[in-house]
Formats: sequence, C-alpha cells, structure tokens
Amino acid sequence: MTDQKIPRSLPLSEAMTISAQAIGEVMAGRSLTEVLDQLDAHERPIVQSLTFDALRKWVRSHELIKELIPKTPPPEVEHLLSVAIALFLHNGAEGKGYAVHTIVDQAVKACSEYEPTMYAKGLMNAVLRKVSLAIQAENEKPYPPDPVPMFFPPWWRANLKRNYSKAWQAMLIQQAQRAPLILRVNAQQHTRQEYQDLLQQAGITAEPIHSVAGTALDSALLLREPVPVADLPGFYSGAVSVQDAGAQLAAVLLDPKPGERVLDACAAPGGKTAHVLELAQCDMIALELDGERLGKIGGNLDRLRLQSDAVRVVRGDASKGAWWDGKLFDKILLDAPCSASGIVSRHPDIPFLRREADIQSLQTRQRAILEQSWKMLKSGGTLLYVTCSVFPEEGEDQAVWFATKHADALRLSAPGQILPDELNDGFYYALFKKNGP
Ligand SMILES: C[S@@+](CC[C@H](N)C(=O)[O-])C[C@H]1O[C@@H](n2cnc3c(N)ncnc32)[C@H](O)[C@@H]1O
Repeated sequence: MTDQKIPRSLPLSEAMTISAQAIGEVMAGRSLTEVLDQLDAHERPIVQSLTFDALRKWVRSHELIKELIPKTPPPEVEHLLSVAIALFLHNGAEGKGYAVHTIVDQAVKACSEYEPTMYAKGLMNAVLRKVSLAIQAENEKPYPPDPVPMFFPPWWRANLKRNYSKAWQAMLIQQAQRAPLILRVNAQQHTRQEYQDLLQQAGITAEPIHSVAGTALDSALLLREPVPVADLPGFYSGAVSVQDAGAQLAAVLLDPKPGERVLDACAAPGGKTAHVLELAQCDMIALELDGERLGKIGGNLDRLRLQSDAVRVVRGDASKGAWWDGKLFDKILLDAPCSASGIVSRHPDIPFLRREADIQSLQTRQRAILEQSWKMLKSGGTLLYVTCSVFPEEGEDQAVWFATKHADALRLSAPGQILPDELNDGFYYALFKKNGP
C-alpha cells in the first residue's frame, strides 16, 4: 500500500464520513486493506489517505479530544474528529494541505450528512476551531508534545524497548510517517535506467535505490512525489510494480536460476513470486493457504506477463505435505505469516489489530512451515526465511531455533534484522543451505 496525492475525486465531507466508518471497522477488528478493497476506485485514494493519517496521528488527536470534550463522545463522532484533527496535524507537520476553514466546514457538513452524527454539528464546529488554535500554538514550540503520535499498544512498545534500547523510539516515529512510493521495474521488460527515462518523459522524477542493508538492488526506484499507479508508464502491461525496497531483497537473496525448481511457500498476493520470475524463468510453485488471497497471485502474474506452463499457483498448507507431489525443490522462499510489525507505515491499522498473544501463535505456525519446507528441499538447496516483522521472536530467535535443531542447516550470509527506515520497511532475512552428500 502506498500514499497517493489526495485526489479531489470525492467531496471532502463524504470522504471524511467514509473514512470515519472505516476507522470504526478497524476498531471492530477488521483489516483496513479489506475495508478499502470494498470501496469504488474513485473513493479509495482519498479515503485511504485520510484514514492512514487519522491512524498515524491517533495518540495526539485523542489527547486533544480528551482535553476539549470532558465526556468521551460516541465512536462515530470520535472517529470523524480524529479524521479532521489528523488533517490539521499534517498541515502543521508539512505546511501544505487544506485550509483550516475548509477542514472545519467539511467536517461539520460530514456530521450533518450522516444520521448518527447529525446532532453533533455544533460540537464538531466548536472543538475543531479550538483544536486548530491549539495546534498552531504547538507548532510554534520547538518540540512536539508527543514524539510518537501514532498508537502502539504498551506490550508492543515494551517489546521494542527491550530489544532495541537505543533505536526503539526512532523506529516508532519513523513508522508514523507517510511512506514513499517505491517501484520495482520488471526486468523482463526494462532495465531500471530505461524505465527511469520513460518516467522522465512522462514528467515523473524518480531516483534509483542502489542497495538495502548491503544487498545491491537493480530494479528499485524511489518517487519522492507519489503518483497514482495509472499514471505510471506501462503499469497495466506489467512494466512496473509497487513494492517496498526492503521487500525487493527477497528475490535477490534467493538468487533464482533459469529452470530451477522453486517453491514460494506463502505466496499471496504474489509480489515476491513475480519478482523471482522477473529474475529467472524457473519452475515455480506459488503456494497459498487463503483461497481469496490466492486469486490475487494470478492477477499479478497476468498483469506482469509472467504466466507460463512452468508456473503453478496452488492452494495448500505449507506446514503440511498434502498438496506436494514429492519432488524436491532447489530453492524455497518462505515469506512467513507474521505480525507485520515492520510494515506499519504502509498499514497503520496493524497496531490496532494485533494482540500480544498473536506473537506466540505466529511463532508456532512459522516453525511448522519451516519444518515442512526443510523436508521438501534438495541437498545443496537453499531456503530463505523472511518476515516483515521487527520482533526478534519471529526473526533471529526462529533462525537460531532452526539452526540448532537441524545439524544439516548451514547458515549463509543474509541481512538478518532490517529496521524500518526512510526507504524500507522492517524485514527479517535468514538464509539456510541444506548440507548433504
Ligand atoms: C507475508 S504474506 C506473503 C506475501 C507474499 N510473499 C508477497 O510478497 O506478496 C504471508 C502469506 O502466507 C499465507 N499463509 C499463512 N499460513 C500459510 C500456510 N500454512 N501455508 C501457506 N500459506 C500460508 C497468508 O495467507 C499470506 O498470504
């Protein structure tokens, strides 16, 4: 997911109402991606942008709401307030965006257009005017009141504090920022330089990202000013994909060669499957447990023109062998189900959805998939274990557990834990070679 410029495709008041409702769904435990997937194409960019910002500024907006409204308002009003306040906060941080009176007018209009909030027009107007003054005063002070404006549950903060005593706060501040747009050029169609030239001809400025965590990247491009994907030359004929630079390490570290038998054990929506196939035409099984997500793999491969008889998308459980034909693999990419704690800047709903107990159950699932995958790997073959997590329980602890348990597992050089940064999300990478005769 990426932030787009806010296109004025929908009146702001309507977008605010939909965004407040989306926040209500997240608070009830639904994934924001799922909620956004149900919107019409013209609604999605603006609603996504408003909702992301509201979730990123949750702590600060709720401090202000608490300060100004002694009795907690009903959730519908609270969510609408958080959407409007986040717009003020982003204006303060970036010095651009909507005028104060527009935000207030549109939020009041949104209130009057939706039955459950209709009664709160006066309250909305009064609170937002006070908030705008408070934020203006705050911006004149040298330090913001809360360095981490985004909500992270206490157990999450405690975990990071324990494991990254110096970096934890900077990590959370980083994850509360808007994420840049990063592209992966399809090497089957263009070199990075060729595509950068095409972008330039279209008036879009991009710069190469040469490496992440010491691993060279040949296809990554950074767009500091995001654009809608429809404006990217050749997007619909597969010239390019949107993919974080940290995620682009997976296929590079796996290092596929033409004709090799490769398993992508947890494949949907297929971003890394596609990247592997862009690098080498291998004999690929893309395995996925979730039937709905499975459909996205084929869609991505179609758009990127990567479908062939050598590529099979299979529904199955990677922790079991029921789907497997018994033929060993040369390489296995295990992009395991995880907390997704490394990709919060692109999925700001995650801290609201995760529970502390999830970490242990994810650890158990990851181990089961690791065990089964190892059985399916040839002697001399390699397995790349990946998570988009920053919790060591899902990263280094797992790699150490695995290497200790398997005398035939040789650890090869790999980046290990990568922390979220301006250009990449947080990922974990461990590479194992199966020793054998
Ligand atoms: C981190 S995501 C994979 C992202 C994907 N590799 C990409 O780059 O687009 C993990 C995926 O594993 C799937 N999954 C979870 N448990 C699984 C299992 N036991 N077997 C196969 N897939 C599983 C999830 O449904 C999810 O789609």
